[in-house]
Amino acid sequence: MIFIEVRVQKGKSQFQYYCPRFKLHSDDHLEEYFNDLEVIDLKMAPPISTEENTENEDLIISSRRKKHKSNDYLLFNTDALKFISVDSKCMEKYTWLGERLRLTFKMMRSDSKLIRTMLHGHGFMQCSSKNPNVNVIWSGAPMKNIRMRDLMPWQRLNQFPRSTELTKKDRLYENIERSKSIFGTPFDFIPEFYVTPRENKKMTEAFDRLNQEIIENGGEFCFPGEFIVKPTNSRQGKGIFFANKMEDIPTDGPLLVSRYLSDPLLVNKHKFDLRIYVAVTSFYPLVCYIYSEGLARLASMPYDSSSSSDSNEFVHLTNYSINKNSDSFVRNESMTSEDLGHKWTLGALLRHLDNEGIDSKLMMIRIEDLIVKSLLSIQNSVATASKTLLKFHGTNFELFGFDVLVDNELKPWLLEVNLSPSLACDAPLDSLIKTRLIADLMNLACIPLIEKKIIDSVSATIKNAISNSGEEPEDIEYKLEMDPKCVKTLKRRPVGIRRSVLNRKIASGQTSLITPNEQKMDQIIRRVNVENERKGDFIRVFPRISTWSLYSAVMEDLGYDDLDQRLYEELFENIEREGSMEKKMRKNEEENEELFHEIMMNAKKYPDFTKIPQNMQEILKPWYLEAGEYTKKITVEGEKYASKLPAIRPTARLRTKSCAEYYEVRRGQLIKKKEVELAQKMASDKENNTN
Ligand SMILES: Nc1ncnc2c1ncn2[C@@H]1O[C@H](COP(=O)(O)OP(=O)(O)OP(=O)(O)O)[C@@H](O)[C@H]1O
Repeated sequence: MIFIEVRVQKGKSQFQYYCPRFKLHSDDHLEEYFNDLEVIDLKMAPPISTEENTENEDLIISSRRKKHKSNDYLLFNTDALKFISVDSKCMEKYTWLGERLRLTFKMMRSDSKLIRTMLHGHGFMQCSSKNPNVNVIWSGAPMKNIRMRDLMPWQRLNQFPRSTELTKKDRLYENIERSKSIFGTPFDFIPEFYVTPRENKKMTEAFDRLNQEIIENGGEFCFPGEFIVKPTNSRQGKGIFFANKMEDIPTDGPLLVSRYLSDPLLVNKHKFDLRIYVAVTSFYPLVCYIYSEGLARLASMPYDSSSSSDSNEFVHLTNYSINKNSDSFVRNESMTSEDLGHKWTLGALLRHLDNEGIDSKLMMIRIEDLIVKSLLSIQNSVATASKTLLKFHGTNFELFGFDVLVDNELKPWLLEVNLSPSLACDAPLDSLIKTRLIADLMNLACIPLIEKKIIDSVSATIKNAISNSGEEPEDIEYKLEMDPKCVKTLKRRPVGIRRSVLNRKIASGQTSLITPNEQKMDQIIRRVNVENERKGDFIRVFPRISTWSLYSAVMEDLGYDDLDQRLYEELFENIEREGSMEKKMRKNEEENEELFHEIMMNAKKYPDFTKIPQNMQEILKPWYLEAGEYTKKITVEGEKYASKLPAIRPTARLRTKSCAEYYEVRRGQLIKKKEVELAQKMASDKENNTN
């Protein structure tokens, strides 16, 4: 039992509440309990014995308490960042729970200030990258599969095994091409491409054919080139060039050579591309979300497909990292304008298109479609790897940055998918969008509230139970689940769990770690429902109403469990049955599904919603209405926004002992390395001198 003394303010008067039997739950930014009252101070207090008080406070707490299923997980809030740089009492209401439960995180090959600030702002401590018992692992580069094997049910990692199938340019294109060869035109949303050196022969033939066609038609090569060439592993526009002939391209690669889309949609005569943020919380069944806020990146010079000059890159490439070097680049330094300079918000761009008479909501539905299909194209690979590597459902989540180019006929094309998209906050709009994005992402990740000492104690027992189960990791796979009772105990009682009892139960097999599939399905459904309550500005695009009827024909049969279909039925069957949708869909299922994919791919024939056949309009209406979320303004007139991330105050920056030790050792290693290098240099100088 925890006793807390709370001082709150309502209007001008301050009250002091003593809250006996106040339970530490996660949804506790305390406003949850005191609704319209502002909590100005709280501290641990001795129990109060007067009966009068006890009754009063109990009444207040219970009458105001909202029942949240998601309250076993930490709730992130961007407001926490307002106070991080000042040593204020306000800060405590965001950090106290994390600090009390001694939550920790570690960064692997990433030094994202935003992630660190957000986690520090919620009471997390950073620990050494070697520490295995950590709550959140944030990695900025592909993680080794082996590291994922040991993830415990309360740990969260921002990556799925083999998601590089999506984020390496050549693998992405090859995966989508493979799906296209199975399912046909529904996957026609990447430009024609070749990967060197594997496909040099095929590419030579394509160039020859192209040459022939151009000669026969008496035409010219398109400017700046028929093909755009990118190193498969590079980022930020590095190493990109244009090519018309095979001789222009080094054949030793690895390079991705793709058809240049020479007719892009323009905004104020400038080419642009869209950065869409996508969160995946499960690949099998697929559960994915698109953030309703995103960025539009404009080229810094007007688009001209005939001119040839040194500034080609500022005309034809839209990367911020390239265009910021152009003399014409205008930074959006404004705190309130969403469409100033060469970086706009997604909403500002869509509103601009709406004003030009373009149906931006239908365009966004097409973008959602290409995102879902890209994820489906790697579902099998990720599911197979996860089956072998991940012991528990829900430990992994991932944020992808999809780069999309829209052509003049309003058809979106996928250019690439970024692993760990840039979270740098160079402009006020970056800070505004990305802090909200990361808070909502962390909420979707559902970080359980469990005390550190329980984790330390139970981890070893669970690991033993797994290794003593006598099964190969492949066989343990999905069957390995925490017993719901065990999870419940851990989640519901973050403070004061009787570890000895739990350990004895797990070790003796009374609390089994292996559960039947029904329980696993229950767990998946529960998690999706919890995510739904915590998704903030994310829009769940799969599964959602009608997705099973429209996408099942382009989904590979994964051969076991049918989790996608079962999840869909659990979530939507009743709604479909009640509405008229089901009848409409079921009547001509195959025709509808074909028509849907044709509409998604053929923007020229179906430029706006009114051109779509009536029955399909009805089916897509809920999606269309939801797409209105993308166009909303994110800034409020007259409100002030922080222009950059706050500095983390010293106490919030505290690291765990293991982290301090780790950095100490590292520093020692670096000094030693420098000494050795210096000695080697001096030795070689001496040798040169004697020679
Ligand atoms: N096929 C294409 N047709 C037309 N323009 C393209 C094409 N491919 C890429 N571009 C342009 O080149 C830019 C860079 O391409 P891409 O995003 O694939 O490279 P990158 O170096 O990985 O960039 P980043 O990682 O910074 O997003 C795009 O933003 C787009 O403007």
